[in-house]
Amino acid sequence: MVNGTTGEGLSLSISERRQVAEEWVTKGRNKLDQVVIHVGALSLKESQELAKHAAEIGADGIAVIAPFFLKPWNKDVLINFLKEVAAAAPALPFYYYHIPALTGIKIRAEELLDGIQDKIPTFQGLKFSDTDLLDFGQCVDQNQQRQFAFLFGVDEQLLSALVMGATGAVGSTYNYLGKKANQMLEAFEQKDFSSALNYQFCIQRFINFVVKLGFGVSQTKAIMTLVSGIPMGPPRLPLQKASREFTDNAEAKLKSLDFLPFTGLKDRNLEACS
Ligand SMILES: CC(=O)N[C@H](C=O)[C@@H](O)[C@H](O)[C@H](O)CO
Ligand SMILES: CC(=O)C(=O)O
Repeated sequence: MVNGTTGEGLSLSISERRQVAEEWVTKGRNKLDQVVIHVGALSLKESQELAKHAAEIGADGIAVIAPFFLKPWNKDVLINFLKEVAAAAPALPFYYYHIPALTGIKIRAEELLDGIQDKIPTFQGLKFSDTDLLDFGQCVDQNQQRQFAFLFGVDEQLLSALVMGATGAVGSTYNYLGKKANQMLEAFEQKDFSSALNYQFCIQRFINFVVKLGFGVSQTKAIMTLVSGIPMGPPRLPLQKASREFTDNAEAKLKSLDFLPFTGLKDRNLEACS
């Protein structure tokens, strides 16, 4: 999922967003199962332009957050906005990106989904970045007849969402904790719930540690750089670069949890979980 929260999509210019989307689609060909472009914007026109562009370059889908400055105050208005964006790319699967803590739009996803396909025929699913598992569970429960994708976006709680019927996950920490998350998914699939819980706790130990230090998009990028060796570059204002102190602490924690390869700490490592 390109140009969302972690990619600072809303801080990029439209031409930058087009460029990043093109790169992902081109470089991802035959490597990635799906490239979904986030095309949400405050300007409906820009959002439509980006949706059209995503279709032209051969993306697999588009995602949209709620407009967050002049706000839709009820479900119908929000749907009307989303519908106009979706209509600009009528052949592309459409995902609503529900992230109320950042948009301030608290319209419950379960309500939004009620009858949404009548308005948005390309509606394909939801990226759900909220901790309200009642809302999430009801999205799944009320749409069992439809083949929607329910993608969960609170990485530290993914296991609970899997129990509720999540069909996938999209999150920032999978950029560097993907292996642990895959092990958890595998254990869940095998119905080995105690191992799955172990993996989730292990992921939580790391996230809990960095949350206490102050964790956001800048910090995520610093950790991505650290783990992958691929420089993510500094974040753009109003975000500020993560401090050296943060990165050092995060690195030490990753090592103690054995999340970094070749750290040679294995024997004296009490925290690590396998
Ligand atoms: C607000 C935010 O950035 N949410 C991300 C995805 O939506 C998550 O992946 C979190 O970064 C992650 O769950 C850590 O809290
Ligand atoms: C993590 C994610 O989905 C995002 O950055 O938007």
